[in-house]
Amino acid sequence: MMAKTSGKSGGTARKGGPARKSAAPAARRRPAPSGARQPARPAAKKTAKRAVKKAAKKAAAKRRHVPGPLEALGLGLKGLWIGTARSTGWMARSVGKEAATAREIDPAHRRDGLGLLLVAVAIVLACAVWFDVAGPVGERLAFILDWLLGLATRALPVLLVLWGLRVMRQRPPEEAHGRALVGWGAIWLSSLGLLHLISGLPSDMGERMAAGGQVGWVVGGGLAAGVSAYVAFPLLLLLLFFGVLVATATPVAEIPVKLGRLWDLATGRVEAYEDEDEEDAGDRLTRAESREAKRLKEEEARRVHRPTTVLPRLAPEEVPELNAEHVSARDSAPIEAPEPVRSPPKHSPAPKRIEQPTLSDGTAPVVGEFRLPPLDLLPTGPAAKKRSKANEVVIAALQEVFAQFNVDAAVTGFTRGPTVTRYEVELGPAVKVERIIQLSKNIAYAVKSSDIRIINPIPGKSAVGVEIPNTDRDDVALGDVMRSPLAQSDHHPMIVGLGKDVEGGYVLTNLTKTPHLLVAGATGSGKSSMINSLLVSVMVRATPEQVRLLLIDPKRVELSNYEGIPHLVHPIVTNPKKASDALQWVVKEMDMRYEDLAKAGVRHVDDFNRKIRSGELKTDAASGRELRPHPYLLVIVDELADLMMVAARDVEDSVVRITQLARAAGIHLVLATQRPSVDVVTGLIKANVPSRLAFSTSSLADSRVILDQPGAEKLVGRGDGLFLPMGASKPERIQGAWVSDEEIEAVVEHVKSQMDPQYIEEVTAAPGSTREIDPDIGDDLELLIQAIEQVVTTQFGSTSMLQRKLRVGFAKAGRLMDLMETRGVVGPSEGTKARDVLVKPDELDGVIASLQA
Ligand SMILES: Nc1ncnc2c1ncn2[C@@H]1O[C@H](COP(=O)(O)OP(=O)(O)OP(=O)(O)O)[C@@H](O)[C@H]1O
Repeated sequence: MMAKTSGKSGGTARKGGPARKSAAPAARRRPAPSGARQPARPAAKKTAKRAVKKAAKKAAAKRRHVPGPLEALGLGLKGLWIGTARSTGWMARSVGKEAATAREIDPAHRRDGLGLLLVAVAIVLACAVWFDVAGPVGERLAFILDWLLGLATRALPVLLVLWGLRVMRQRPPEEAHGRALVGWGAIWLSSLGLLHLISGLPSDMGERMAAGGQVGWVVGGGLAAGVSAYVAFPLLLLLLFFGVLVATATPVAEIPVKLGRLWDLATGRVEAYEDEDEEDAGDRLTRAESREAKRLKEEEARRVHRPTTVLPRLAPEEVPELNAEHVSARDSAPIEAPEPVRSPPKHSPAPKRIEQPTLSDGTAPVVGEFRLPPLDLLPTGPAAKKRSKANEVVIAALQEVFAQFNVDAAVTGFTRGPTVTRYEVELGPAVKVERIIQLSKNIAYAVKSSDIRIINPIPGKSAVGVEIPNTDRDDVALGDVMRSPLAQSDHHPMIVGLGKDVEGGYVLTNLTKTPHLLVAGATGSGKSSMINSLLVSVMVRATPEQVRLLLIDPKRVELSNYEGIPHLVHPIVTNPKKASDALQWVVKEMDMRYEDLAKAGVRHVDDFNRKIRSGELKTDAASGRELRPHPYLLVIVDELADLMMVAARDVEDSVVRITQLARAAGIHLVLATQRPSVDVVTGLIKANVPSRLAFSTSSLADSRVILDQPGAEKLVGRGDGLFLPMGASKPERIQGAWVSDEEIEAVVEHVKSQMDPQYIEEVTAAPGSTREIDPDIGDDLELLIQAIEQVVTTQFGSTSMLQRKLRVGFAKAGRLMDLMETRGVVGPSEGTKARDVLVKPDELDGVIASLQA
């Protein structure tokens, strides 16, 4: 039976069912002897498979289970719930996506939207509470507001419109929200409470609606119930005062300053505050507030308004110290377009009367009265912008970069110059300045300009300066520079207008203090414009008796406008060879002036002139020559490279000699070049020309040649320059003044119409050309010079070559060769061999000059 059952169960077990249960435990319970173990494993596997199949069948049966009605309802509800949840989720996600897209809308549009919404609400409210024409919705709204706020509801439309306009005008900064909430909250609560008190603590609902509403009742009534109306009234007034202070971001200490400013604005003494939103300033610059409040007080005490545009609520800053060495005239206020004025540096006194100077040849170039050109020949330029939309955009970009890179730094103000704006960045505690420098490329990327400069620190301030070119730059008119009060108050004839600095202050320099200036920059960078500004400055300030000019223009076109002006000592020199002669004449002039100074026992031409004017000196005792004051001599070379190509050694020698000694003799050089390479601006020239004015250069190397430091390669051209006056360690960024061709023409006409120039022929006469020619040369000077040129340039001392090249006979060629031998150009004859050439090509000019001498 057992066997049968077992056999049966064994048969059933194959089909599954309960038999599997017994089979598996049987296998576990009675482990087979080791020999029988192997067959037992497949049996266990089969059993496990069967169990899995059974479970799967059970699950399938469960799925096929038909629910009852209640169960179906539950299931339906569950499905509905899940469906709703899913679709709600989907909708929320879609709305979220849309909202995210909305957030991507330009913040300005979002602000406009919000502002317009506020205006729209104001219109509805005005119709409801003022005119009662807003329909049932408006009526209901007006009722609720009256109930809540009472009489104050009448003011709501106006406040909403003002709020809307403000939102549209500029982005309310995040920090301002809390302040506005507290400030305006206090104003409203106190006002409503006061209304309730003033209306006699009404108990009737209708009366309250005509007073401070329910809110007024709670605040005013509550307070009066607690401390009596007599105490409640001043308390509420205090709360109102506090609210106004908070809403307008005015600490009590600043009230006198703000009132003073209001007074200034009201009386028209200051225009500069007009574009500064005091309130916003506080919003944006909360970190700088306390410091700025202090500055405000200091500024009030000084009553000096600086030219800087500051971000709202940034107070005017310290007026920077001027470099008394080079800037003898520099300020920030043109006569017609008043701007804040800097304290004037010391300057030279105005000459009491016009000198009657003379050059070394003894000519008295000017007779009679000479009227300087009126300054209105130089028109006023467009008014400088103090701030513009472009500045706002850059500030936002900078803040964004700091936020993105988690740098605790903030733009706390800016000073807008004509070409660039210097943004002041203050760092949080323990933030390294290097972080800002490291970010310079990201800043450049964010503001879309590669020409940014980081200045650390801004002189006199604990702030890093980031100079970023303005996308909306202003030109600087020379007329404005020359009309500035300081230019007007200093009558020195050698003061010239350079332009404007980054703070918008005018920059002028006295060329006698420079005392020699190198102007360099790539083509189109603004050198010629600067030379024009210098020349026009001289023409409008100095008579030919005070300043004489020697203009060297190898490019022939740059200075041609000035041909024929009475200040010139010679027609504009365009031939590079003659230019070299002219420089040698300057050396000679300088030597003769030195002799005069020595004889007069003075060390500077100004002292010499003073003695002559005072009658202390009249004639040169040795020669009996009548002495006259020496005018300043300004030598301008517009393209030094062209001169250096022709006669590098001579030019360099002359320049070095002039620059070393000429200051005391009243002779000053301005050398301009578009090739500031070391072969043009040699070490010797650099060492002797101490002031530099660099315009945009094409490479860092060029910048180093001019300024001995990088910077000029980051300039943006069109007159954007770096001025490094003698003795200064850091160059100052300026925008060069611009003077148009018409203005130049007008000034030139004015001076030309009064006087003809009195030229000095000697200037370009080769030194000594007036002297006797050596008798052995006789009429062959021309030919000899040609022969020397041939031999030296080819470095080949052959007589037959001379015969061929100069088309002369054998005898003449031999004679020329002998003449050359006696003057050390070639060595002695060595039979049929060519002679040694003893002169190098770069010595050629000197040899020819000595021959002529
Ligand atoms: N100070 C300035 N203000 C406004 N624009 C300027 C100024 N300086 C130069 N520019 C503009 O740049 C142009 C080139 O200037 P400029 O002729 O002075 O350059 P440059 O350096 O002398 O060039 P080059 O060496 O080729 O003569 C001018 O025609 C003018 O449009």
